[in-house]
Amino acid sequence: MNRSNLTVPPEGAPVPAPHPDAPVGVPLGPHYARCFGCGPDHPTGLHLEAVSEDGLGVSATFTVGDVHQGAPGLAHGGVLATAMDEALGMVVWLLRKPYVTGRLETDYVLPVPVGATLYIRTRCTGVVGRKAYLEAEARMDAVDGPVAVRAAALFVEVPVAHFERHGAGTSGGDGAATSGGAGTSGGGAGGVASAADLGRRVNP
Ligand SMILES: CCCCCCCC(=O)SCCNC(=O)CCNC(=O)[C@H](O)C(C)(C)COP(=O)(O)OP(=O)(O)OC[C@H]1O[C@@H](n2cnc3c(N)ncnc32)[C@H](O)[C@@H]1OP(=O)(O)O
Repeated sequence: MNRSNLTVPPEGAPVPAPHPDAPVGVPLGPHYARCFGCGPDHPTGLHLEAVSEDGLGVSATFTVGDVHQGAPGLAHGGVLATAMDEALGMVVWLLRKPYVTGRLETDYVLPVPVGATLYIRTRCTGVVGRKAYLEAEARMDAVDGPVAVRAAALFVEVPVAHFERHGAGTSGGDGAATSGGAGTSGGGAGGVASAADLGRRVNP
């Protein structure tokens, strides 16, 4: 794909071994029920569903709905970038540390119509200090379908306090109930309703 060197790990950067607690071969479930990317309670969200492949790579699906259009009948490019960001975020969950997207680069290869299902595969290509390098590819309508979107990203590790300091209305008790996650999806990413939940999830 076309990308800057900011999302390419430096030569020799190690790819981490899967975390001993990282789930393998199971659905990850939503990390937050209201998440625009994966939350089942979000009315117009992407409802992306992800599975951990080997503890470091994730496969995910996203079906483009009527509410995701940009041009008539076609997925909005920002929505597609969100789907890639979400799937990449699932990978860093497997590292069991809190990360946020610092940089996201996207190549739009094919127009994606409403009703299409994207089969997204993501993987970590290296970690250096707080920086995790990631790649993703989305294929249309089948795991071996044509490539529709490619992405590369740099995620930056942050303290849990990042979410406490910057998040609004995420202190729990506001109806932001979790669903899915570790308890209901086979030990996946784990649902969170607050920054404190997130801290417990990544560092139980
Ligand atoms: C709970 C899970 C939800 C998952 C949902 C999907 C993921 C998301 O969408 S997260 C939401 C979107 N992202 C954000 O809101 C992040 C907003 N940005 C920030 O908070 C900060 O800029 C942050 C944390 C990325 C970096 O700030 P800070 O902690 O001060 O670190 P900083 O020292 O600037 O950078 C650390 C390293 O990363 C590098 N870096 C940071 N940002 C970038 C960038 N955009 N491009 C390239 N490199 C970068 C820096 O150069 C530095 O490198 P080095 O260590 O070699 O000097």
